Amino acid sequence: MGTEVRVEGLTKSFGAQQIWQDVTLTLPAGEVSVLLGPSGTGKTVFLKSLIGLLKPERGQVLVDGVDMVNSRERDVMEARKLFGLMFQDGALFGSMSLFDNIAFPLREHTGKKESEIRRIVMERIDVVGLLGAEGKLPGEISGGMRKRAGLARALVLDPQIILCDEPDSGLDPVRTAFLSQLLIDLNTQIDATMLIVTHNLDIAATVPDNMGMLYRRNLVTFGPREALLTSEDPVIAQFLTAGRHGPIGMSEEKDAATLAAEAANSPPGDESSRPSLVPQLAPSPGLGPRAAVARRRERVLGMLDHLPPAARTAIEESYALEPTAVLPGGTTGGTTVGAPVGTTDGTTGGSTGGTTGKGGAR
Ligand SMILES: Nc1ncnc2c1ncn2[C@@H]1O[C@H](COP(=O)(O)OP(=O)(O)OP(=O)(O)O)[C@@H](O)[C@H]1O
Repeated sequence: MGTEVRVEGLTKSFGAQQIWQDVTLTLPAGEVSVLLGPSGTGKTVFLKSLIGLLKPERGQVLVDGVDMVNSRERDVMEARKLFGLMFQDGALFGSMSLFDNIAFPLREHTGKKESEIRRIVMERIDVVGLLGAEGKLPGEISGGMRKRAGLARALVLDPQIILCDEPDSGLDPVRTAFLSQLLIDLNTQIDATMLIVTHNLDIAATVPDNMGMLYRRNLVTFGPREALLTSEDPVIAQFLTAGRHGPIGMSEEKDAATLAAEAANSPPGDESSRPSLVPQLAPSPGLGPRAAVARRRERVLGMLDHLPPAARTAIEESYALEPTAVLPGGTTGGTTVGAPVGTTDGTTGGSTGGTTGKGGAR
């Protein structure tokens, strides 16, 4: 099973520019999480901070007993081997064949024989559907194929944690749908903890177990997918409906006067364009169930009391709970127990079931 990643009070600046502050969340072991956020809110900086490539000024990132921010560089380097990284552009070496690109981490970081490297590389190439293309150069294949090659390379060291930075960028909707299925299938096959940064609302609606959003230098929310997809927080609602009406502006956040004028003059965003709470993608036939599903069910049912009513109802419906069923923690399904803590970020107070930190659902 994948490794949990616990982020506590993380704060990062570049000079006078604060990127985000006091970010606290837990990526539950073996589950898939998505991080959303307007451009420039520091999602890539966050991924780089998780693996210790960037050093936040405050906070911790705990991975298998190592603090990726504050531990000795030797320990950070060792813990980094638990990660597989897929960057936006695939980050492939242009002069190397796909085979050599994918073999690169094995040749760099292991003493494996070439025959063993070939076996592993061809297995991963098969998983991402690139058999037959292994001899091609990155410049000779499509953007979608390059992304899948990047994913295959992220997999060769058997990562327990996979970080994907905008895996869908530049892909058409059909390729994006295939990619979504591939991510779920991968999670089924290797049970790794996954964090996907994306702007794509179809991926957000169908792939993750958990979702979070960065905005205005803060983590607006992080928790079960149902919490974000049903959220009435204006920032989240605007992002999910891809509307111009709301706090998010073209370059910076809109000021109060602009917001007031807009509220007076323009209609609200079209709620019907918000991704509906469709069921999460299931693994492809023949792969069996995702191990994360049962673990997540237990975890999420244990935190129901701390979620807003809409999220709670959505979770109960998705698990088809009997109204009188007794849930972990002794609460009763189908009734709203405990008022949601209506923070401005739309998350809730308290924290249970493997999530940590402020905001409860984080
Ligand atoms: N090494 C660096 N030095 C200085 N500033 C940086 C560095 N890396 C990133 N930044 C700044 O941090 C901010 C956040 O960048 P980041 O790439 O993480 O945003 P993002 O949310 O991933 O954006 P997008 O969705 O457009 O990819 C930007 O203003 C960027 O210029």
